[in-house]
Amino acid sequence: MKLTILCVGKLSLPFLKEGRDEYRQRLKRYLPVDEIELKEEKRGGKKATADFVRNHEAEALTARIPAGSYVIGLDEKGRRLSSEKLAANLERHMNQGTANVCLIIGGAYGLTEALRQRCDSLLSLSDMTMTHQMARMFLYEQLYRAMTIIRREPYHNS
Ligand SMILES: C[S@@+](CC[C@H](N)C(=O)[O-])C[C@H]1O[C@@H](n2cnc3c(N)ncnc32)[C@H](O)[C@@H]1O
Repeated sequence: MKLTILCVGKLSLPFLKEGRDEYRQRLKRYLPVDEIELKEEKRGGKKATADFVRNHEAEALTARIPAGSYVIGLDEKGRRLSSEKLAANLERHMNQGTANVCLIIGGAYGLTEALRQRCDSLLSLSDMTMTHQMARMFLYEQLYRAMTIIRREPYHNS
């Protein structure tokens, strides 16, 4: 199985980029990881309301979902899972032969309702709102943690 992290915007904050790089490298020891970063829609022009930006980014994200993926949208109103449950879900996909799990992180204005509907499930990392850059780093750490749980390695000490 492969993972695709599909997201909007670059990691501009060095401490988050460093964290992402660290956990992405660790995660890649277990399975292939592809990261697709789309350009952030600018809010400069008259037409560029929050809805305009959200809709454009959602269309661009939807177009880049790899065919045949199981799609998980990252959304603060999504389902809260323990790390063990996330690991169990990923393990089930690995055992079922799912070719790709695509995890989508929205831009500054989040996902549209249409994109939420397109997702097979919605995952919340917390009830609190994070920046998309923070959500990306936290997601990588949780995916890495999930792999160590699946392999019964000592990183997840519980
Ligand atoms: C700044 S947030 C968008 C907030 C926006 N008001 C909304 O309603 O989604 C940018 C992106 O980061 C991710 N994100 C932020 N906080 C999250 C959380 N607690 N759980 C899961 N994803 C989160 C989501 O993918 C979200 O689309």
